[in-house]
Amino acid sequence: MIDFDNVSMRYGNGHMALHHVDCHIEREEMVFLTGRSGAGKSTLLKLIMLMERPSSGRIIVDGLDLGAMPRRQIPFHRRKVGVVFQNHQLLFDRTVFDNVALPLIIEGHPPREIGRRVRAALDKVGLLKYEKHNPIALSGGEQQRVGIARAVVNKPALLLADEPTGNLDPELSAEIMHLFEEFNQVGVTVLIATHDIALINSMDHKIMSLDHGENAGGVR
Ligand SMILES: Nc1ncnc2c1ncn2[C@@H]1O[C@H](COP(=O)(O)OP(=O)(O)OP(=O)(O)O)[C@@H](O)[C@H]1O
Repeated sequence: MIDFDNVSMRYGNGHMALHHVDCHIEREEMVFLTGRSGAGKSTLLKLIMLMERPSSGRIIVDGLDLGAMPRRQIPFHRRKVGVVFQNHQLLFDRTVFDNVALPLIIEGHPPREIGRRVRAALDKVGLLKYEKHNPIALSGGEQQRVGIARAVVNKPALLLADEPTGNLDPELSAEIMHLFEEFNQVGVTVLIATHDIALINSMDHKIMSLDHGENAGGVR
């Protein structure tokens, strides 16, 4: 599903964030991406989303060479990729329903279908009863679940998460990780960047490590 072949990434200020990185993630696999702060985890995720372009090397996602992708194809590529952020980036002046509906509204789906799909996603993360609430009234763990519902509402083949449990206590973090496992079990490829070594060691998934922008040992 994801192949990085000798990928390097230099930001505009000259900083080399990734050096000759290789990465291979199979379809329907769940993988943790780990490494210290600044190791290049977010950069790797941004390259998959085409928020950044590599300085060199080749990236294939879902059979498509991102380097050869014309600009007009980028929105279609991004629809295949659901993204969960640490701070979940919810809109606090909209309801939970409206937050989750956003990707479907942008894609122009009819209102009835939006209602059906948003409620299915909220049901999956256990938050259907909060659809009319404002997310500000929810706990941190519940807000993160709204972020996950929004990431999966258009049924992406690939789910990326950047420190999704960074602000949560260990119990809530484990719950969120199990939720990702449930999506993985129904065929979604999942890649999660996290510092939380204790949590990922307690789960049985492949681990990819970066160290100062390079592939590091300890891959499981
Ligand atoms: N837009 C940018 N411009 C310049 N340098 C950047 C930019 N984004 C990240 N960097 C640098 O690239 C390196 C890798 O950053 P990145 O955010 O990918 O690491 P990370 O492993 O995700 O870190 P964290 O765990 O703290 O989020 C860091 O040294 C960072 O300062």
